[in-house]
Amino acid sequence: MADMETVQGAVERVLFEAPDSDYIVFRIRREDDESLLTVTGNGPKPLVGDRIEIMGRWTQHKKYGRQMAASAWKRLIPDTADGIERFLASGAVKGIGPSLARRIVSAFGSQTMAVLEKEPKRLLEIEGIGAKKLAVITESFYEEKQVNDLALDLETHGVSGRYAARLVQKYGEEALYVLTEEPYRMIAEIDGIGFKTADQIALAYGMDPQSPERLAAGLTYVLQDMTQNGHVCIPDRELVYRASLILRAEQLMLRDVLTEALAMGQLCADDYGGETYVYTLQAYEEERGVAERIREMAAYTPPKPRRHVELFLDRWQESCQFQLAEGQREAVSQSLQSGMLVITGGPGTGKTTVVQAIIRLAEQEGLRIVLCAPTGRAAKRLAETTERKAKTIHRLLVPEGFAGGRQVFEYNETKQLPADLVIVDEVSMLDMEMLYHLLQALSPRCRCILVGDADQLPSVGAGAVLHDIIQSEILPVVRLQTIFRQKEGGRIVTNAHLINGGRLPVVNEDEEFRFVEIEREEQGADVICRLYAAETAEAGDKFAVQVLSPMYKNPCGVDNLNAVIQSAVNGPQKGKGEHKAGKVTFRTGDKVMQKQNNYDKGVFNGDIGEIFAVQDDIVYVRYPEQDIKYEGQEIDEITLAYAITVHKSQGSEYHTVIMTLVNSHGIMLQRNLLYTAVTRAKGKVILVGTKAALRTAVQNVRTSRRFTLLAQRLREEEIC
Ligand SMILES: Nc1ncnc2c1ncn2[C@@H]1O[C@H](COP(=O)(O)OP(=O)(O)OP(=O)(O)O)[C@@H](O)[C@H]1O
Repeated sequence: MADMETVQGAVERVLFEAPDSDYIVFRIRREDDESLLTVTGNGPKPLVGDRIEIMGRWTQHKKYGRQMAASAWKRLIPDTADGIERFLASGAVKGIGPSLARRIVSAFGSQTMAVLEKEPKRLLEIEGIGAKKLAVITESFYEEKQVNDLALDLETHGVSGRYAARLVQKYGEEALYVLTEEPYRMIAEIDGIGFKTADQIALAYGMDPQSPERLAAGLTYVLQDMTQNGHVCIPDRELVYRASLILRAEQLMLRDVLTEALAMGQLCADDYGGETYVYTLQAYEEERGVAERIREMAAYTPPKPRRHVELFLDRWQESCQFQLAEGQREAVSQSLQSGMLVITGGPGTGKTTVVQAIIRLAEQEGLRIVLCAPTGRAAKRLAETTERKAKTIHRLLVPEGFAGGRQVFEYNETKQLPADLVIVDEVSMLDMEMLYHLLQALSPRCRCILVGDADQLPSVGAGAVLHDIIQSEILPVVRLQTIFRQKEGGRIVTNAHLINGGRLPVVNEDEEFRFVEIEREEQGADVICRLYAAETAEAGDKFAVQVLSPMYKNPCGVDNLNAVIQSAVNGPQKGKGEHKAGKVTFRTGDKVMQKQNNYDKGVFNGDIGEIFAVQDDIVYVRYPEQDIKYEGQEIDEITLAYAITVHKSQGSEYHTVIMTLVNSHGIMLQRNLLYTAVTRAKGKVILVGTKAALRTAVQNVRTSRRFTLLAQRLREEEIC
C-alpha cells in the first residue's frame, strides 16, 4: 500500500495497554535518526528493549502530534552486543539465562545471532553448554524465529499475531500451509481458536466465502453452538437458515453442502414428523445409545427382594416415627423391582427420606449400592443426607483422558461398574452426554434409580433427559406431592409449590420470604448491595448469602451487581493484592466462581470460593475442598460470584437467596427459573424488583424448547 512506511527502532516504554483487547500504545527510539516515536496498534506486546520493525501509516493526534498507526510489527534480531545480551537474558530462548547470555555474548559479540542461526555448534565452546543443552537452545531459537515470522505474516493479513506461537507449536513448518489451505482444521486442533477466528483467518488468507469447506465448517459451528444452548439436534431448515445468516451464504448452496456432509457421514440426520433433524456424530450416538439402554433397563425385571418389603417399611416407619406417604411407600417397594425407576417431587416432598429407606432395604438385601449425582455439590449433599459415600458421575466412572476429542472413562461398555443398584440424585441437572456414559457403564443386571425435581431448570448441557424420560411413559415414575417440611424453610417450600402451580407467593408475612419493591431498575443494584451486606453480616458468612439474577446484562444483571457489590464490600486498598483480568479486577477477599470444568485441577463449573492471595499474575482461591492456584490465562476460568445467574446456581443450596426480578429481564422472567431460584434457599428468600415482573415470571410457563428426539426414540415412534 502506497502510504505504508516501515520504521525500525528499540522499544523505550509501553504507554497504554487496553484491558479487554490487544490494543497497545508504546514508544520507540528510531534507529535512523534517534528520535522518539509513539506507535499505536493491535498486536503482541513488545518487551522494553526489543528491537522491532513497524509497518504503519502516519497519523496526527490532536494532543500528542505525529504518531504511527501500526498495522503490524515484528521483533527484529538485535544487532548490538548489548541488545543481544538483553534479548538472550530475557528468557526468549530456552536454556539461556542471564549469566549464560553474558558468557555467550562476551565470546561472540555482535556476531552472536549469526552464530546461533548458522553455526550453532560453536556454542559448545562456551562453558556450561554440552550437547544436550545445545539441542534445547537450537530448537528453541529456531521456534522463536518461526513464531516471529509467522506473527508478522498474520499481522500483515490483518490477523492478530498472538496465535503464532500456538500454530507453530502444533504445526511447525506446516503452519503456513494450514493457514492457506486447511484453516478450519484449527477449530478442532488449536485451543482458543473457534469457528469465528478460524473463519476470520481463512478469509484473510484468501478463502472463497462460498467455498464448500467454509460452508461445511459453518454448518458444524451452528450445530455445535445449538448444542451449547441445550439442543441435541436441530431441524435442517433452521440449521441452514441460521448458517446462511452467519456465513452470508445462499441457503441453496448450504443445503448442497449439508447433503454432502450427511452422505459422507460427517453429520447424521433422522426424519420425524415430516421434519429432518441433524445431529453431530457424537450427539447422534449418545441419544440413540441412551434410548437403547433405557429401553433395555425398562424391560428388565430384577429378582424379587428376599425380604417382605411391606414388613421392612413398617419397621422402618417405627424407627423414624412417622408414617410414610403412599407415594413414598410405592417408591420404596418399586425400587428394587424395576430395572429403572424415576422418583420426582418438589422441595420437602420426602425424596431424601425415600432414598434413605431404599438404601437401607438394599443393604439388607446385600446389594452393592452406588450413589452419585451430576455435580460435586449435589454429590456432597447426597453423601451428607445418606451418611454414605457419594461421587460425581464423572469421578465414579474414572476419567482416563480424551480420544478423538471425546472423554474416555475407565468404566464403560466393556468394563462395567461393580454395582447392583445405582441411585442418581439431582437428575434435572443430568445432560445427555453424562447419562450416556453412565448407562454404558451399568451392567445388564444393575438397577438404576433417578431422583430429582422435574420442574427445575433443565441441565446446562444438551438435552432435557429427565423431562423426556417422564414424558415417554416407558418407565415407572413415582411423583411425590405431599409437602412435609414445616419448620425452617417451610414458607419457602410452600411458596415454591405455589409458584410451581402458577400462583403468587405469599410475601412479607414473615422474615423468611420477603419482597422488596423498587421503583426504578437503576435503584436495584444499590438496594441489593445493601441487603447483601446486611445479610452476610448477620450470617457471618459470605457463602451463606447468594445474589441471583436471570441474566448478565442490564442494571440488575449479574455483571453490574458484581461490580457494585465488589466496590462496596471489597474495594481497592493499600496492600491488598489485585489482578486485572479484562474488565474485572480480582482482589484478595473476593468471592469467585469457577466457570468451567477443570478435571486436572479438580475444580468444576459453578464451584464457589474466595481469593486468599494475589501475586502478579497468580490468583489463589480457597474452595471448601482445596486451594487452587490460577496462573496467567487460567485466571479466565474464574469470575466474580457475589451475584451469579440462576442457571449457574442449579444444584446449590444457600441459607439466603436474594433474587432480582425486573421488567427488563424480559423473556427470562420464567416460572421454572423463579422456582429454581427460590428452591436454592433453605432459610430466607428476598425478592427485589417489581410486582409486575414477579407476576410475569409466575405466569410465564414458556420455556425455550430443546430439540431432542429422546422421548420419541424411547416410545419407539417412527423415526427414520
Ligand atoms: N412421610 C413423612 N411424614 C412426615 N415427615 C416426613 C415424611 N417424609 C419426610 N418427612 C420429613 O420432611 C422433611 C423433608 O423431607 P426430605 O428431606 O426427604 O424431602 P426432599 O424432597 O428430599 O427435600 P429437598 O428436595 O428440599 O431436599 C424432612 O424433615 C423429613 O424428615
